[in-house]
Formats: sequence, C-alpha cells, structure tokens
Amino acid sequence: MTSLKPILSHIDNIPSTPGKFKPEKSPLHYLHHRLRLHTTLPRITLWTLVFLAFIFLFFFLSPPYTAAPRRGLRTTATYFGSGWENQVKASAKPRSRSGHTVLVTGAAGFVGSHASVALKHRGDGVVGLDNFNSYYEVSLKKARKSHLLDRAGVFIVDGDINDAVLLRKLFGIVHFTHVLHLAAQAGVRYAMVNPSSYIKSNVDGFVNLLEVSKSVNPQPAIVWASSSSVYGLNSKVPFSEKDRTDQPASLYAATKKAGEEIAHTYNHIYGLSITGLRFFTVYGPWGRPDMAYFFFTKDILKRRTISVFEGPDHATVSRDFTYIDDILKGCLSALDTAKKSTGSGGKKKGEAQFRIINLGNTSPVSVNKLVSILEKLLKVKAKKKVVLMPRNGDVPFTHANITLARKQLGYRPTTDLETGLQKFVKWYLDYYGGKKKGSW
Ligand SMILES: O=C(O)[C@H]1O[C@H](OP(=O)(O)OP(=O)(O)OC[C@H]2O[C@@H](n3ccc(=O)[nH]c3=O)[C@H](O)[C@@H]2O)[C@H](O)[C@@H](O)[C@H]1O
Repeated sequence: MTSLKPILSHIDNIPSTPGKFKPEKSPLHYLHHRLRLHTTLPRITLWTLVFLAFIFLFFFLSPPYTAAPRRGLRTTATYFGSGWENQVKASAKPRSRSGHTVLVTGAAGFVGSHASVALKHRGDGVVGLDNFNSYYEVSLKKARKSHLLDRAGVFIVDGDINDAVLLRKLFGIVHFTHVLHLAAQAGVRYAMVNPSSYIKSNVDGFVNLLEVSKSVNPQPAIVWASSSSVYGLNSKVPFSEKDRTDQPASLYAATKKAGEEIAHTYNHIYGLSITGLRFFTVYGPWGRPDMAYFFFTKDILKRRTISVFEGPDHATVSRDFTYIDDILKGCLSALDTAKKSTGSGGKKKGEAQFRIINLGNTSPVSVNKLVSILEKLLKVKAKKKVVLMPRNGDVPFTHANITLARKQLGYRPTTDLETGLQKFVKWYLDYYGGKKKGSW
C-alpha cells in the first residue's frame, strides 16, 4: 500500500504564517524543488481521482433509496394526472342537481358493483374505489369493473382505503355528499388463515376513511356494511338490533363489531352521520366465489364432493339468505334517508344521525335445502358429505328481525331463495360458460 507521506510532504513547505514565505535562492535548490513538484503532482492527481471515483461509486452507483411500499398500497403519485381527474369528475357528476354524489368503496366487489350501477342508473354521481386484492378471482373483479365503465359510466379508482393521500385527493376534486363504504375483508372462515387482513381493511381502513371524512367540509353522510355475524352466539331469534352483540364467533365478526363501535365514536365526536347495515348472507349474480352457494355450484358441476355442515346432534345449519336486489333497495334507501353530517372542519356542530339496521330476508333456509335447490337448478345430483360444523367462525343459524329496516327504510325483501338462486345459476352458466361475459 502506498504511504501517504509523499503526498503530504509538500504541505510541509507551505508556511503556517502568511507573508513569511521566502523563495530559496540556490538554482540547484530550485531544480530540486521543481523535480519534487513534478513527481508529487501526478500523485496528487491520482489520489484526487481515486477519491472522486469513490464518491461517484458511493453516491451514483448505489441503489436509489425508496421508502418500502406498504403491502397492497400503490404510490399515490401514479394516480394523479389531468386525464385521471377528468375521469373521476365525469363519473362523479349526477344527472340532476338533486342527485347524490357517492363514493362507493369496494366498487369492484359483489355488493359494491351492483350498488354503483343502481345508483348511476337512477341518476346519482358515482366514483368507485377498490384495491382489487386477490382474496378471490381478480378476473371477476376486473370483469365487474369493465361492466361498470361500459354499461354505466362508473369509473373505479384502483386504490386502497388505507391510502389517506388518495382519499384526500378524491375529496379534494369531488364534493361527495355520501360514502357507501363496502370495501372490507369478507369471509368468516378465512379469518383463521389471514387474521391481519381483517384488521387492515375492516379496522385500519375504516378508521382512515372516517378520519378523512370527518375532516372534509362539508362532511359526507356515511352508509356502510356491517354484518349479521356480529350476533355471534346470540340464540334469541329473530336477531334484533337490540340483542347482544358481544359474543363474536369469528375475527371477521369481531372486526365488524369493532367497526360499529368506531363508527359511534366518530358520530359522537365529529358529528358524522353514520348508518351501519347488518347484511345477512347476501347472494346473487356476480357474487363472491368464497361463499357456499357459489362454490357448491362450481363443485356440483365438477362432480366434486361438497361438505354440508350440521350442528351437534344433527342439528341443521341455516342462514337468512338475502338476495342482492333486496339488499340494494336497502342500501339506496339508507342513502336517501341519511341525514346530513353536522360537523365541519373536524368539529362537531350538533347531534348527528347514528343508525344500525338489519338487512335480512326473515326467512332462514337450511344448508341442506340450499343444496337441493342447486341440484334441481343444475340438474346434477350433488356428492355430499355431511360433517360436523368445524369451529372456524361459523355460527349455527341466522335470522333477521327487519322491523327497524321496514320503519326506517321502507325495506321489504321480495325474493325467496329459489327465485334468487335461479338468477344466480343463469348468470353463473353464462359467465363461466366460456366467454367470461355474463349479463348484468
Ligand atoms: O351474513 C354475514 O354477515 C356473512 O355472510 C356470509 O357468511 P356465511 O353466512 O357464513 O355464508 P357462507 O360462507 O356462504 O356459508 C353459508 C352456509 O353454508 C355453510 N357451509 C359453508 C361452507 C361449507 O363448506 N359447508 C357449509 O355447509 C355455512 O355453515 C353456512 O351455514 C359471508 O361470507 C360473510 O362475509 C358475511 O357477510
């Protein structure tokens, strides 16, 4: 290794005090000095170059620093642009002055896509938001998205409810009168597989949405999807909103119940008008492939064995299956009857509306019956295996009391399970019949 001494040696010749430098007189000395300079200069140049090369390598060739992206979140900068803003604004425009302007979260989901189309068709302005996560077939969500744009002119922003920058941006360019919040991590059994996804969407995401909603001016009214699962182990039938909901049987149910409590807090502190709708096992065309009626259909057609759950002592397991069109009527009516939020600039100005309402069918059907209807519609005998309901979050039965929904929303479900499944099976065969099209 080269010693640093020769390089530093010329420094010895520089006087420490200015003005004290005296040129040496001997020509030999001058010659010697010039020779030293000649040999020292290239060395200085060499070491300067080495130093600069080191700096170059360090600063320019090392990978650029980027903050690690949060899983599932895209950088918000990619959303914004004049083309993007124009699409959002066009989609948000109601047909008449009296129409609502609604932000629908989970718009590429089952209920969200139906609700977006229904709102847009009746003249409201709608902007969708969905993160297109892979909990189930992303292609189905994308197909719903195309339908929304092509058939109804609803634009879905590809983004996450946890993305506060994006939400603020949306509220900055559109004055949303209402939020229909349907984005969630759904499914009872999957909560044992991926518990954190429930906290991320149903708790963190909801809080983020409420934070942004409470701080905009004017605040929107919020209608959101809670769940029949909050009744958990409640055995008093039919389930009334007054019944206890402190015995959840799954983490999914616990996060929905937490959502109800969180909603109350934001209503109380900030004057947000909030309506929580407890959906009872919603089914229908464009439904969710993780739900029993959906994958039973698929498995029956593929001649695969299905597991039919039963309770202890062969007790039947049943659900208050509710058809999508009935749920939609309830959602739209909840938006129409929602009172305005009272807060502004993050401050409450008066009491605001707070509601929790069941949306069910009031007519529970056993899983056995569900299977026999599907067998009839599909014209295929199911291969069944009856198994004891595993302890994975399922509850033995649900049954909605809809008195409050009737009073508050004029809600009257009209579709029985057989009629609803007939429409579902028609759509299913159409959609999976090769073309992945399916009518709306
Ligand atoms: O109302 C809700 O709040 C919830 O409804 C829905 O949950 P659930 O009512 O449990 O529907 P779903 O899974 O279709 O099971 C239906 C029936 O089939 C039985 N079931 C299920 C699976 C199986 O393999 N065998 C079986 O018998 C099972 O025991 C059950 O009796 C939503 O998924 C959920 O997100 C939430 O919205």
